[in-house]
Amino acid sequence: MAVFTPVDIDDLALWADQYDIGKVLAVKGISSGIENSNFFVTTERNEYVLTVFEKLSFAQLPFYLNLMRHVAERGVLVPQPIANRSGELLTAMHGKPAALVTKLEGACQMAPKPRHCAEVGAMLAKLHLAAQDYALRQPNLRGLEWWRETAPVVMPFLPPAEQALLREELAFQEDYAASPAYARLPSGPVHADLFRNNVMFDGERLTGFFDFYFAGVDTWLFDVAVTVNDWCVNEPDGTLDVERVRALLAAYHAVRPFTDEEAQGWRTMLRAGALRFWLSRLYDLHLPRDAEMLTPHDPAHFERILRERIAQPIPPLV
Ligand SMILES: Nc1ncnc2c1ncn2[C@@H]1O[C@H](COP(=O)(O)OP(=O)(O)O)[C@@H](O)[C@H]1O
Ligand SMILES: N[C@@H](CCOP(=O)(O)O)C(=O)O
Repeated sequence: MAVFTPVDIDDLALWADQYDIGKVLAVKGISSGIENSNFFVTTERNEYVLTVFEKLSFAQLPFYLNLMRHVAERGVLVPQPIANRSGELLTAMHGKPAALVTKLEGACQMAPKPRHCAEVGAMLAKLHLAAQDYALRQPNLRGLEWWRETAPVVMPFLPPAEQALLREELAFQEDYAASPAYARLPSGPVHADLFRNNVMFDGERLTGFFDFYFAGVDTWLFDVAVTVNDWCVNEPDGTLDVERVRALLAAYHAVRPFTDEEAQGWRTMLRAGALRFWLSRLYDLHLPRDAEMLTPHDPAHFERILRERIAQPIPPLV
């Protein structure tokens, strides 16, 4: 649960005047995110989601909001950022950056079947293709550089076996990132956090990807790996469900065929995707921020996934 910056209906009455959205009837804090403060806002005309950004700055946010607008214009299903009467997508709430987007229909599919995974794979490939000519550039802020900075910060909290795993995996990923094979991987703006809780479904119909606030330029394969590690995982042990993996990858491949380099880097990238979320969950657990409501995510889940991807057979990319 997370609302770091409380917002009530009185705060919104004044703030909403700058938008052409009608009178605000209700506001409700959303408990499930962990990065930002989110609220459902009901007006006399429509339903929206207000996000108050807790870490990202006014300077960084145009990258995300314009990316959503860019891919939406190219047929990718994402929330539509709402501009205020001056045409600005980004405004201020309690001195922090804030944005209003349309509310997607449906609900998250937390127990996906292969057909849901196929929808996600196809839409992910469309996202990658649609974003490739996006003019703004920002690196993945949770990429290798952040792993390098964060590993020493969380290291003192870990028992020796986990310290060794973290050290060895980081070294392994450093080597791969410096290799010519890595340099040949196709890249562009990616979502970078496309978990089940960031996609809406209305029954079996995918209605949208949301929460683009970890997006950045990275390899497309990293995005696929992050997505597969969450959508296709068997919860208790971190193994991959082969049917779901095949459905997601085949649907992606049908829209944007994988390259030979990607096929060769697949296992390494699944490991990279696991490392990234193991690290961020360790950080959030051991160095928590104040929040009105907060449920930390379990780092052990991604430690298990990392160990699995290192040691066990994985379904091939193609
Ligand atoms: N555009 C949207 N449409 C519908 N629901 C949304 C939308 N954006 C966020 N939500 C809801 O808010 C919850 C938290 O949002 P999320 O972006 O994941 O938060 P955080 O950025 O803090 O991780 C989601 O699980 C979802 O229920
Ligand atoms: N998906 C990440 C956490 C990021 O939070 P989100 O609610 O924005 O997806 C994780 O599971 O660790």
